[in-house]
Amino acid sequence: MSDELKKGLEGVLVAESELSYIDGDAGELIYRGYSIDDLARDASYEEVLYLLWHGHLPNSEELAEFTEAMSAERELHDDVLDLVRSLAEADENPMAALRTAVSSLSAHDPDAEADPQDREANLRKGRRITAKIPTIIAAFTRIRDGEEPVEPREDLTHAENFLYMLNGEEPDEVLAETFDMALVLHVDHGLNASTFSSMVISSTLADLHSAIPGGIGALSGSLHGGANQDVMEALLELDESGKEPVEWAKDKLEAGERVPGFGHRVYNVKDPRARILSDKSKALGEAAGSLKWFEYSTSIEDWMKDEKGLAPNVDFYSASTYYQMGIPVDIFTPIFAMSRVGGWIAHVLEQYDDNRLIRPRGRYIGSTDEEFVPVEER
Ligand SMILES: CC(=O)SCCNC(=O)CCNC(=O)[C@H](O)C(C)(C)COP(=O)(O)OP(=O)(O)OC[C@H]1O[C@@H](n2cnc3c(N)ncnc32)[C@H](O)[C@@H]1OP(=O)(O)O
Ligand SMILES: O=C([O-])CC(=O)C(=O)O
Repeated sequence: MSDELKKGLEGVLVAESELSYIDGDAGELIYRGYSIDDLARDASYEEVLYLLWHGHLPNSEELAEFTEAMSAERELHDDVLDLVRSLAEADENPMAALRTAVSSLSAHDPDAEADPQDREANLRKGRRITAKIPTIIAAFTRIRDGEEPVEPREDLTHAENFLYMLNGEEPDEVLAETFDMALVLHVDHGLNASTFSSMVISSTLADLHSAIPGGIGALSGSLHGGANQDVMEALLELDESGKEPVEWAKDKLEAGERVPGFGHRVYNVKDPRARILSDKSKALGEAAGSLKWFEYSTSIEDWMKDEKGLAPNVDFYSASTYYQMGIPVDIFTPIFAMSRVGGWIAHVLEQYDDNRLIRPRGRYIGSTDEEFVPVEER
């Protein structure tokens, strides 16, 4: 047994996976052998989900069957919608609302009592959870904003249907394609903290409905998925301050703060997803006739590289991409969860297939020889 302490489990190998490969020095990300560049350009979110969950890219028939089965699961049970309504009316934090609503889905899932390791039941549960998350987020956002939820439609893609439910109108082609691509880019990323959290939960043979809310909770933190909201809030703060981007970033570091959207545990170069999303952010700015957000971002990127040797991660450019698509800033992280749920499910399936309880150890550094004194004598 090694006594070497690996704080934050950095570099510790704990599992084998066929799902995603990351080359942190080359800035490369691969899902089951396919480059993220090819998938982002040519595959839909539904195709990539199928790839992750079933091990191969679907043919047209398989994709049609999968898409149909998943889109039929979009509607929420009245009890879940009532819960979402009460959370929105209480102005709950959107990630907390999502975590609570997803947890409640087990109450109406016909496979809720299945053996936690039953693969077919897990695929059905996974489809239901993945299909319902967009409905939860859109309904929550609309109710909170004083509007009525929009019923899901089965004839739209996962990406189109979400934007339709959020905005009450069908998205144009550019919006739908950009959003679908963002979903593809966020779906999996090795043993990131939220995926690992889901794996730890499932390793106890707890069920999928326990593992997914755990993933949502872990993703919400500012060091992980929560950073995409922080990035946009920082860009808005910069805009309001009237400062130059470099001056703003300098002030931030001098105040001992981190610049959200920079740094990564695995990448030593620019995150390949940030590379693709920065092109999208630029294209959206050009279409809208203002490159303000893109230019703020690139100025900070150049300076952070020279000054700190830090490169942007996925959250840095998803922020301005979503903002320019008209998506409310505080649902950026729920949207990350909407995509990443596919990766959590895929890793949980792998975990169940070759399970061993995940249980590391900590080095005890407290005392061992205290004399107990009864409470009335202390
Ligand atoms: C989808 C995702 O989860 S991507 C990550 C999203 N999170 C963020 O963008 C938040 C900002 N980034 C960070 O906090 C970190 O880079 C993390 C959490 C992503 C990675 O953390 P770790 O691998 O543990 O690196 P660690 O926190 O040890 O940082 C290493 C050094 O870089 C510095 N650093 C890392 N990120 C930043 C940053 N964004 N701004 C300023 N300095 C930073 C740290 O201060 C530290 O410097 P030091 O050694 O002089 O103290
Ligand atoms: O891999 C990580 O640690 C964080 C990340 O980029 C992700 O989860 O997408």
